[in-house]
Amino acid sequence: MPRLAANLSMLYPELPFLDRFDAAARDGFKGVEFLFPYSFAPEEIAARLRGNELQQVLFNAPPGGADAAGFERAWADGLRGTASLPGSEADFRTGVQWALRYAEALQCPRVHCMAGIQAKSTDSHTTISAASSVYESNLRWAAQQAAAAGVDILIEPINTRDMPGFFLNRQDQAHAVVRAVGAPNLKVQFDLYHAQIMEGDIATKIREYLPTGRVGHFQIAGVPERHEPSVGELNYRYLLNVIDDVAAACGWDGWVGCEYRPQRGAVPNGTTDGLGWRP
Ligand SMILES: O=C(O)C(=O)[C@@H](O)CO
Ligand SMILES: [Mg+2]
Repeated sequence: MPRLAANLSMLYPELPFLDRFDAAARDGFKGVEFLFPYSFAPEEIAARLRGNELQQVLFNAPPGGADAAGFERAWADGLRGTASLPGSEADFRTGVQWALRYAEALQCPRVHCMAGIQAKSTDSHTTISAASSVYESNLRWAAQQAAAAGVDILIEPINTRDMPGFFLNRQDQAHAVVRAVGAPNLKVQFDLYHAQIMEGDIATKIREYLPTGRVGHFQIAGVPERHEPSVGELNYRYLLNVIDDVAAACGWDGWVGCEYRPQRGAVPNGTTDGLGWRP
């Protein structure tokens, strides 16, 4: 079975953030991921990782803004990354620098840079082409900065129902961007939940894309409610086996992030009680 990481932004919602590390370790997870670490000192998080013998496998660069308070405000204001936003290049670079400092402190090998939500425009062709060119040049810069630190930069297609206007929505679009940028440490975060909503045919896409070396990470959740992978229309056991088989054949040894909202919600032990789906 692929290695499963607990997404601490979604799992254990009944606990304060720092206590979620202890809970994940108690539940047998060896790896964790989350959205943003920036409201905490890197040492505080590193201590939780060390104390629980957990690996940090992924987190996100800031969604916008220029400092820790600004990152929180940006998320609350609806910013979902700046990588493809013309005019936000300075915030993008500041965010990547913050993320790489945390990645070093947490010994985390992957940072996800969200593409961002495009402003509505009457001239959509010009808007898309300006966004594409900013996106590629920002990602090229980020990949260069991250390479020196041994970190992969990830991009994730996100479904337009949850995030209307988000720039990156499909696997083929993401792989075309990675090919165009041409940096070996720029990879795709393949979230099966978003992919099922946008395009389906998930097993075929795992078989197509994983052997290319361009997939850096997977995430799973049930579709459409985003609860436990066992709830909903995806056959997650079959898909985890497909990942396992293809990974063994091509030598991929990444992680699958459990990025779902527990069906029982924020009740005590709601996450733990819902983990029976794990193989
Ligand atoms: O929403 C998701 O899916 C994620 O993986 C978050 O990192 C937001 O990008
Ligand atoms: Mg995801």
